[in-house]
Amino acid sequence: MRFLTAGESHGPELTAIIEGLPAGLPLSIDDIDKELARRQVGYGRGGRMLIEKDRVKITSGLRHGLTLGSPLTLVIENKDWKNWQSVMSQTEISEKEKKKRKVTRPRPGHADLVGGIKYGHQDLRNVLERSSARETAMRVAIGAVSKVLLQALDISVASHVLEIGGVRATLPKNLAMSQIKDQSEASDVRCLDAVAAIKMREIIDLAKKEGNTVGGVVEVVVGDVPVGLGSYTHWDQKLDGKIAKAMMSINAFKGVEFGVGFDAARLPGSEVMDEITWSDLVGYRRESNHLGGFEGGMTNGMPVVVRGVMKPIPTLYKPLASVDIETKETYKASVERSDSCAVPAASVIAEAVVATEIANALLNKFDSDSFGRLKKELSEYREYTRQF
Ligand SMILES: Cc1cc2nc3c(=O)[nH]c(=O)nc-3n(C[C@H](O)[C@H](O)[C@H](O)COP(=O)(O)O)c2cc1C
Ligand SMILES: C=C(O[C@@H]1CC(C(=O)O)=C[C@@H](OP(=O)(O)O)[C@H]1O)C(=O)O
Repeated sequence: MRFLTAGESHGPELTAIIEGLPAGLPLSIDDIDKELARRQVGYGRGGRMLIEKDRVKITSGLRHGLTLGSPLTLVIENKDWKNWQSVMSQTEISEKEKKKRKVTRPRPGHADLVGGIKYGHQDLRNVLERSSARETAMRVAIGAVSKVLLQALDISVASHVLEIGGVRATLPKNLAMSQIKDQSEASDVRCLDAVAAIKMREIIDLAKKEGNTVGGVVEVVVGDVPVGLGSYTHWDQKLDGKIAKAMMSINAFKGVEFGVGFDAARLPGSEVMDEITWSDLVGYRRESNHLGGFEGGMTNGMPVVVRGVMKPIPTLYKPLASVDIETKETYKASVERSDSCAVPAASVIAEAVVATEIANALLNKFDSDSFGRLKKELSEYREYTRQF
């Protein structure tokens, strides 16, 4: 399975084409819309989310509720486009108008300056429109299709927020998948620790009041993953590597870790490796999951546990210094609207990109033409691994 996404933040719409989905997978627009809605809610977002009401339109690859095996095309309208039609006009506009609308002041922490230098854009809007995290709406739509596939194969995906602005959740070990799902959904910061959630909201409010922004840490957990997705045989087949890349591709993500992650540097080996046990009923298993479900770039049958750190939103109401690319004068940026924290939304996006990589690994390993055959092959393979 592969996909492309296209679309500018304030253009008419976002588009994606997914190629390589199996035929016969039951899929509905509601499956995707409910994931899009999850990405839109979350404490700390700015004015744009009040304008957008993300809904998907499927224009190819689906018939009578089943995928056809042909490319699936997804479209999400940008409601805000109507307010930007002249700014985003595809046809030539007068020099006077162009000058008036030109963005020449790069925002620190954004793609603006480097993108302008790299592509030779004197109007930095030509960079910021595509570098915007608006694109992540489509990544969630693709993740929603992937989640439908995973769910139909009894693989579940959930996510939650571990930390915002230095406030950390204190959580019991070995949380059940259903707990993560239910409790994160019930919280507008997607945090399972109700006390920390209150402090997180306070820290977001404080940052907002001070014209500042905050980042945080999100965690994705995938349960009932079969053994042996990905491969140790070649560097680019390692599934943890593919997931790390997907996580790092989310706007503002600065780091990724699996299982104990960076703590592995400080812990003795006996607290990092997961001892192997065997029983007649389940076959091989681990009593712990310090390695987050991966050995040798392959899933080992334990839940995949991956975390990503998001930097604070770069656009601040308390302006940062930058340089106008036309006049070379120093200025302090003025901001019209921005999110002050998008960590809860990022947790939903992280869930989507991880689901996409796991779905892709399954499609690489098993029959990817027909969903029925894929399901049968996976079931036989699960039995094989149990009996190994
Ligand atoms: C869901 C989400 C919403 C975001 N909202 C904003 C925003 O409102 N303002 C902003 O300056 N950056 C926002 N960002 C972050 C920028 O898109 C990102 O920092 C920028 O494109 C530069 O990319 P980099 O941080 O990956 O280097 C958001 C990111 C995500 C994931
Ligand atoms: C549109 C989305 O996020 C946007 C991501 C974003 C950025 O610079 O990344 C800036 C903001 O957009 P605007 O500049 O139009 O206010 C966010 O609202 C979205 O998540 O759907």
